[in-house]
Amino acid sequence: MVSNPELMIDDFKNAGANSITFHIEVTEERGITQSVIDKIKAYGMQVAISVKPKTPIESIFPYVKDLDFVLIMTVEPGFGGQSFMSEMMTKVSTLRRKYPNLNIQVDGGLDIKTIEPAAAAGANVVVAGSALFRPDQNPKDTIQFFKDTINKHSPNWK
Ligand SMILES: O=C(CO)[C@H](O)[C@H](O)COP(=O)(O)O
Repeated sequence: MVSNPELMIDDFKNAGANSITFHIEVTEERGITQSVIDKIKAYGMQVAISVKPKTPIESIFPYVKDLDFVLIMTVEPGFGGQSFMSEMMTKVSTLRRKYPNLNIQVDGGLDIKTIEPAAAAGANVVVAGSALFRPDQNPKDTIQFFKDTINKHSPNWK
């Protein structure tokens, strides 16, 4: 998470990034959320907003029409290895009901157990660290399990 994403768009573009996700908490308080979205899009990159656990999901509704995906944090941002916050699934299901075709990403504590409630709530994109870097599991199998679980709940995903 960065505090001033608007200052880094050029650097990321020049470095070859094709998408930028920023936290709404740091732009909304300064009234620059829409202008950050617009600048990222003007550079031809995909754009997403990330929502911290304590931030109401309603805060992003005005911007969803301009986003390529939404990232629901299922831990407090900061580091890997934290426990999945199942109560965040209310946000995911609220978004999924309101936006049936939106890419909804979840990040934090996703593994072969927590993927089930996440996918059932409507998440279709997963950020995972710890679950993939384990000595007792093949990351390919874990990724396939994530995909199968998402497809089980969203068979008609485009
Ligand atoms: O960076 C994070 C939080 O800021 C992520 O949650 C992390 O990259 C994913 O790791 P894990 O699967 O171990 O929860």
